Amino acid sequence: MSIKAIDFTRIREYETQLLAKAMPPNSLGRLGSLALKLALIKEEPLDSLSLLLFASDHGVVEEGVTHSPQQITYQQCCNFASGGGACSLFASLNHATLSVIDVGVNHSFAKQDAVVDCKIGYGTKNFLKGPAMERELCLQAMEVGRNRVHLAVKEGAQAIAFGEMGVGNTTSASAVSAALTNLSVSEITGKGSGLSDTELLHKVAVIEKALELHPQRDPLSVLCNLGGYEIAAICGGMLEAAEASLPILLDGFIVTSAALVANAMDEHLHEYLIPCHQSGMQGHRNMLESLGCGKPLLDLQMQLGEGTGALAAWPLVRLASHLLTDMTSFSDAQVTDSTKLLQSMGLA
Ligand SMILES: O=C(O)c1ccc[n+]([C@@H]2O[C@H](COP(=O)([O-])O)[C@@H](O)[C@H]2O)c1
Ligand SMILES: Cc1cc2nc[nH]c2cc1C
Repeated sequence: MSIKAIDFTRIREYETQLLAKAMPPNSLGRLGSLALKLALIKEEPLDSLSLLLFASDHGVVEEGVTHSPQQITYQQCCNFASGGGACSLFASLNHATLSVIDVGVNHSFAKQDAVVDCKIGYGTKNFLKGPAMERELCLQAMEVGRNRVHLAVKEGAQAIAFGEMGVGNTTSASAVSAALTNLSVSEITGKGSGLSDTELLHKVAVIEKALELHPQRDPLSVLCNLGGYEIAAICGGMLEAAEASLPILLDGFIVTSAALVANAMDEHLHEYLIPCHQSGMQGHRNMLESLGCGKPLLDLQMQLGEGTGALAAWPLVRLASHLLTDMTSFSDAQVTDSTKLLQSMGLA
């Protein structure tokens, strides 16, 4: 199946509907533009959001590209699933469903951890020593993403957000993004969890070496060679969501790298993305520009991941999605449309 291209000619019809609402033209600014974009994707008010958080470990951590010890990945998964993380708090306050899904964490979770078991592996391989994932396993991770989206939709999700947890995954995300865009590694590599300037230079050198070692540039090879199980699952999930014409709330740096892969697999993917926030992580702006999905809604200097940027923007997305359907027009509300009146008097 492929993604249906959005029919942008319909925007006129929605613009007319928005102009008829009982308010001065364009007075809701970017919220109005968001309403039009959402209507183009799906003409329905959005009330239920499902956040699918995929977790994995990364073999490249042995190159010293992060300060965080690897066990934080599994510890945080348990914390999120038991309601303790920022993502859990934001999801619960927003009445969004959060699923914490293990696709590649280097740990065996117990049943009582409440982490969904979709394990494909115990972390990727160090991509300086070979491909991060075998092709078959990478495809399996993409399929997990697809299946979880399918399930979320069956359970009533009207919009989907993706989150991630994975110590070292900013290195994979930068590598994947550099391989798929014409952006240089240093332009899209940041300090992640607090590297020094010298350590950042080392991280850049590791990624540059990996790009030389893995010269293939087709999206599946890039994903297998340089990506991660969570990035692959998000990529598959995004393709599934867009095929089902669902709006996808785009989170930060790592999730955006998965979107770059998905968009290279199907060029219409980006039409379904709602860029929720500008991550504080160096290079995210360039990645969003390269995707061509417009200006992000928020710029709060957040760089936590976990889907928190998408969850922070969800109330705005929900508001915008109700404008065309639920707000009264000038005629319904019996309010004089001053613009039309002035036009008819030849004054505007
Ligand atoms: O989403 C972002 O913009 C973002 C930016 C920087 C870091 N993170 C989070 O930080 C973790 C990876 O950081 P690092 O430095 O170990 O590569 C991973 O769990 C991500 O969720 C997330
Ligand atoms: C503590 C911690 C929490 C996180 N949440 C997402 N990535 C993270 C990385 C660390 C290190």
